[in-house]
Amino acid sequence: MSESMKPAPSTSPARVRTRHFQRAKEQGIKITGLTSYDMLTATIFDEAGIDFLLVGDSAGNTVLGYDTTLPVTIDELIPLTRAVAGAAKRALVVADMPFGSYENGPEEALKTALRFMKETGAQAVKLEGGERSHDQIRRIVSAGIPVMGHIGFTPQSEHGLGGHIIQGRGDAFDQLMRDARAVQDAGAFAVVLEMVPAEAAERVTAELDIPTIGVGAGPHVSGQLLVWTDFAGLTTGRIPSFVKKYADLRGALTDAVSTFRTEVADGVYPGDEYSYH
Ligand SMILES: Nc1nc(=O)c2c([nH]1)NC[C@@H]1CN(c3ccc(C(=O)N[C@@H](CCC(=O)O)C(=O)O)cc3)CN21
Ligand SMILES: CC(C)C(=O)C(=O)O
Ligand SMILES: [Mg+2]
Repeated sequence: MSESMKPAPSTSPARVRTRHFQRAKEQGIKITGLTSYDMLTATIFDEAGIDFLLVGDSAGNTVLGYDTTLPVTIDELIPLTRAVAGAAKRALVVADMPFGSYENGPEEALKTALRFMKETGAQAVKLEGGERSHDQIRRIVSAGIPVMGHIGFTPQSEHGLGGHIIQGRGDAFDQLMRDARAVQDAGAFAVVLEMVPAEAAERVTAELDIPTIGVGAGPHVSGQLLVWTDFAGLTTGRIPSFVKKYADLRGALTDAVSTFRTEVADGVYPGDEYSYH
């Protein structure tokens, strides 16, 4: 097809890129993201039109069974990220850099980002921290790798923060804004705001040029992100109060499993139609 015959740029690109994040904010089109840790969910979310898939270190909680994200390693995330990046045709895939893989400085951060880019097929990386991560973000961006920032509640520093505590409230708003500006100044293409008051997230979104992605940050942000096992009702135990459960996959699977178990016990499965002759 010749250049002149190509269709006009549509609002829904064939492949989401970082410039579409910027355009979405400018045009007031909301960005959607979900975490994904495997090929099957990646295909479902991608085909449903989710704009970006984050292979989060929340895999520590949702896949690997840890209590926190702190033990998660690069080597654990690489195969999951490769599975998601291999499956996503349209969505932009973001690799979450785990605790201990970038805090040591810009060179360590770049080394980690390069591993994710070379070994997984992800199109961007994410790391936690505002002012404290400015130099790391700048170094990675300078190598041509898009970075998504992450400020507000940063789970990798939950012990330093003293628990799952809302950030940017009252006097802490100034620090949140400084962190947001630092992430933008360092060259990030977007920033996640986790567990901040809706009013604070609205002010940060208005102040920044780059889009903000809320996780428990109210509606006045450029896009929304949720941990997929939470939004689909698969996670055990307590889920954060900002999560809306859009399905009951745990209930559906539990019903399926118990029917299977009963049918096997009763000799109902496999009947003739599920047997070879
Ligand atoms: N499954 C899952 N969902 C997440 O959203 C998530 C993870 N894992 N792992 C990494 C971080 C940790 N996050 C969390 C974890 C717990 C709360 C939480 O319990 N929040 C309470 C308020 C504070 C408290 O009582 O501890 C809430 O009711 O929202 C919030 C965010 C967000 N991320
Ligand atoms: C909760 C999001 C922002 C995250 O970092 C993750 O899933 O690891
Ligand atoms: Mg994370």
